[in-house]
Amino acid sequence: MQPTATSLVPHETPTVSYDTAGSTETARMLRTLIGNLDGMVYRCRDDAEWTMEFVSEGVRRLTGYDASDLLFNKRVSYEQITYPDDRERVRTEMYTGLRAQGRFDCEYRIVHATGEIRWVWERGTGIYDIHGKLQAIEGLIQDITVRKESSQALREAERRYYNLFENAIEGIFRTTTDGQYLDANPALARIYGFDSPAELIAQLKDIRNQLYVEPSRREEFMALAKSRGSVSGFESQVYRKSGEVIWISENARAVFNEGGHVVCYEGTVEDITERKLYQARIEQQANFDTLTGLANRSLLHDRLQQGIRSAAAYGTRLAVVFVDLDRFKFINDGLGHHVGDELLRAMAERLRSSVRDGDTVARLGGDEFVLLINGQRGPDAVALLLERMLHAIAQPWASPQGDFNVTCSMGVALYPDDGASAETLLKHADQAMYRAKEKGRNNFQFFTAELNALITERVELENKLRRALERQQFSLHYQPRVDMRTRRITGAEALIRWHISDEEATPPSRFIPVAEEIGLIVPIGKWVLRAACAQNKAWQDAGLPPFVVSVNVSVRQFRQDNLVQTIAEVLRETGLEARYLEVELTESAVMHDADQFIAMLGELNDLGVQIALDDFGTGYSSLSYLKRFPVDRLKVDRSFVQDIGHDHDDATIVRTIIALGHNLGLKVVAEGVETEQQIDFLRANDCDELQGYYFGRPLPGEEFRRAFLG
Ligand SMILES: Nc1nc2c(ncn2[C@@H]2O[C@@H]3COP(=O)(O)O[C@H]4[C@@H](O)[C@H](n5cnc6c(=O)[nH]c(N)nc65)O[C@@H]4COP(=O)(O)O[C@H]3[C@H]2O)c(=O)[nH]1
Repeated sequence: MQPTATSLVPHETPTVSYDTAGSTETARMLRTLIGNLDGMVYRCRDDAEWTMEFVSEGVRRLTGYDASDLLFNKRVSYEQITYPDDRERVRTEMYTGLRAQGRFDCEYRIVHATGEIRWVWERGTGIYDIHGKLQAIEGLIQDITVRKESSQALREAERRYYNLFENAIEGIFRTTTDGQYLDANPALARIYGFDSPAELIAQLKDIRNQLYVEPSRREEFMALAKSRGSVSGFESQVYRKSGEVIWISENARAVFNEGGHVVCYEGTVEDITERKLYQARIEQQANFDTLTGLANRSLLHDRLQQGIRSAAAYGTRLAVVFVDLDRFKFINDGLGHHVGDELLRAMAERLRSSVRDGDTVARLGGDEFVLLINGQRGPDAVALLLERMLHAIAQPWASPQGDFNVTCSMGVALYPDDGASAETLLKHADQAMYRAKEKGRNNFQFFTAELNALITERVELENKLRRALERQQFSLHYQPRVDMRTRRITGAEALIRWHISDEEATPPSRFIPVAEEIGLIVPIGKWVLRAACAQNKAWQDAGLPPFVVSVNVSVRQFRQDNLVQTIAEVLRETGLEARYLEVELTESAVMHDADQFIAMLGELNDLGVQIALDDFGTGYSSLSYLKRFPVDRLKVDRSFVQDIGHDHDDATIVRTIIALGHNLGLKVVAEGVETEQQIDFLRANDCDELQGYYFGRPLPGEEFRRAFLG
């Protein structure tokens, strides 16, 4: 390339002056200096080849060529050594510099004799003749490859980090200690709802008060960062630019200066709102009842444990209240589950609004609720609260089907008075609630020592009853039933006796209801049937005149057992003819489920078994049903017979029952006959059969045979 033909006039022409006496010494000194310089000193022509007229010893280290190779372009010219892509730029920069101030600086690449590319820095000055015409260029060229590469690496690293900063999904920040942003990346701006980092930095001037929903989080954050040096997973609620509240998690560290003072904080921010919402949903599902939003069993348990701990620590009382809606099943079954659900929601709300914030209202399922009332001073305070609740629940509830009056029964157990553990308190509150139900509903009962004694006794009874069959503690007594006119035995009622120990037998009124409740009546009833049939067959086999044996059958036996099949089986096993067995069912039980009983009684009748309605007069028989029941006998309840001599009403009832029975073609038996007077009345009113102490008390089989069958 040809040099541009220009007249380059320097602003300042360098001059060297030295005294002639020291000229030799100075020249030597200069040579030494030049020879030891890190780089190459040169003088070249302003031509297309940059023809070198002088090069210092450094030429070899710089270019890999000897001076003799380069001087006057012997082997290679400096233009050739210059990296081809940089040649034009070098020339331009040199001339620009020379034109402006007579010297230039530039950086470019050369091709080393080994073929390696090296970065060099060159500073040169133009040498001019007296007319200001550029004669030559003199200067220094140094290898700057190492510096160049490291600054390039630095730039590359900077570029990479900048990319990371710019493109990170997490927000990245640097803030001052007094809460202003120094840097923010686009992700942070996005998380906080700003259009750009610049907007965020400009608008968010006070992190403490503008960002955190709870400004004190900023102090907590700074305290942690200062004391530990860093903070991780620091979760807070913050405002976005729009005012929307989100959850963030911050990881950050304090940046200290050499004096150990915090100069700024830097860190990352993650938007964890989704995760928080999900967690909250999961927590809600795990701890709250979906229908009513009240605490569920698991949360109740936690709160109860907590309540006990706190009551123990502060010496206060904690009331555990079991609440059960009265006759909820009636509404739920009668009006449908949808209405039942609405009712539960409404009652849950009434309960919730009757207690304070610190108290707990939980739903255990169905219509069972539990309240935990903290810090009560004693039973009186609890009683006042429960009075209010009874009142609140009893308010009419309006549903599309009309207004309902719902009531509830509640049982209370107090910590520490009635129990120290969650289980005991819940159990005792439940037992007290049952007591409230027994007492006629719509009331509350406190757990008491007497209740505890009753319950303990009942539990013991249950346990013994469960073992009574296998221990063969049951026996049957028989009471005769006689014909009014002939006074001859027409039947015998089998009555169960339980001998827990050698003492007197436990009366059936004490254990039959328990056996019914816990389902034991089914196996016990089967045993009675079998024993009574076997006994009757044995008497017949012994040649005694045949008669009917009556067995009491509980409704639970009908519901839980296939009774007709059981009876058929027992008759087959014992060989007793069906007509010598009579089943006694109480009037109230049959009428309660009349439709269901019609079919079942029909089957029994088909089997040939006789049927008696026991305790007649105490229930409310529907005449239309009575007509359809295939019943053989009505047994007038003992309570009416007792007073027929002096109670006019009872006498009328007995007369009416006898007339009713006869009208329906049934036999009527009077129970509990004890006096001649009663017999006279019953005879006068045409009663068919009699049973009672007057004729004989219930006796064990053998004694019965001796006393009545001869
Ligand atoms: N004061 C008085 N009482 C009299 C007189 N005559 C009979 N009694 C009693 O009246 C009860 C008659 O039985 P129930 O009404 O079926 O009433 C029975 C019956 O409902 C039930 N029960 C007895 N045995 C069984 C059984 O094997 N299965 C079932 N499910 N219940 C039974 O227990 C109830 C009570 O039975 P018990 O205590 O044996 O009482 C018997 C009998 O001893 C009398 O002149 N005066």
